[in-house]
Amino acid sequence: MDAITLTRPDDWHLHLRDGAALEATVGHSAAQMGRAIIMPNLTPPVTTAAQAEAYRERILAALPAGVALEPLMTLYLTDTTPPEEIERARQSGVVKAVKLYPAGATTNSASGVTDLARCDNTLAALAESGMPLLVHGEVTDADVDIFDREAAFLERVLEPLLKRHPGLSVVCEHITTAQAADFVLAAGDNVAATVTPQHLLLNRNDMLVGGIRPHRYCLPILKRERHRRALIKAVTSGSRKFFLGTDSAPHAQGDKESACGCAGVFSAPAALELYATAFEQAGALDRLEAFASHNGADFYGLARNADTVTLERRDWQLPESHAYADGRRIVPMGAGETLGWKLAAG
Ligand SMILES: NC(=O)N[C@@H](CC(=O)O)C(=O)O
Ligand SMILES: [Zn+2]
Ligand SMILES: [Zn+2]
Repeated sequence: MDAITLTRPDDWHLHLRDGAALEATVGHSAAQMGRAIIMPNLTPPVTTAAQAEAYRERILAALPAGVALEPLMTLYLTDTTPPEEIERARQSGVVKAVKLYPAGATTNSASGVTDLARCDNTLAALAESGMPLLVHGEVTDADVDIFDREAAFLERVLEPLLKRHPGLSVVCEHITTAQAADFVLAAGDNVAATVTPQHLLLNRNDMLVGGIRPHRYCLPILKRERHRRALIKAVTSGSRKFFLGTDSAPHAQGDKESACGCAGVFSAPAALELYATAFEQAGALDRLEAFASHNGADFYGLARNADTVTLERRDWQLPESHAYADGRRIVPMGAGETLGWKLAAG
């Protein structure tokens, strides 16, 4: 097979940032994706429908000429988000989901939720609205090891949450463990998950053996090989609960190559090629289209994209870095490596 043509994919978990960083990153996603769920963890975060509408306008204004990307906006849930804001978000027509960051769990999560019990009325309104809750599923308790934080979240937070709000749709974002894959598979149709390219292609040795590789550091952190295999099994299983969400999370090169480096992998420039590599390694290229282009739209109740993209089989080398904000550079996932699939020019 020398080429595969698929329905144009969507990215159901994407960080574009703002200002100059937004201008530097949005074109990479637009070249590949039809739509993207835009993460709200700006500083300050996007907590109201009005802020989401304004951010959407900035994204559209930052798009390079000749490419399109439909931003699907999200609200950042806080301890004090009122139920009325959920209704305003739904009525806006541009907000498609609400994002839960446990306070302190990840980049720009300081304004996140400290105790979900405080959000019960708002979560009831969310369940009523039909919009999903997108969760960064890690506990932040100091006594829980960083490699165990996702599994602990499932038991301590998510299971009780779904019991309290059985009508709530939940997307477990960027899942990294066998426990999370099993949890999603066993849950009702209201629970789904996104999976990143790094968690399908890399394990924690790839980050830590033979030298520390800061560009592979993200949250939730890369796990053991058995978890990577469980994720591959889940996304190639034929289950419609798993879909593409790159979690492409740009940080300037100097902020990653630092004594206290930021979490986040910038995968947008070659996202589809990276996923294709993972699916091909698993002997499941025929399952790529459902994961990348069907399952997410179906879960969100949106039409699948009408146009297609083509991946061609040819070796090409990923750039060492790309231009980023303020004259700085950004290092993409797989920098300098050779991939065997390339998205054909649109
Ligand atoms: N994934 C990451 O490591 N970082 C993300 C935040 C997030 O998705 O948790 C970021 O905004 O940089
Ligand atoms: Zn996250
Ligand atoms: Zn993210």
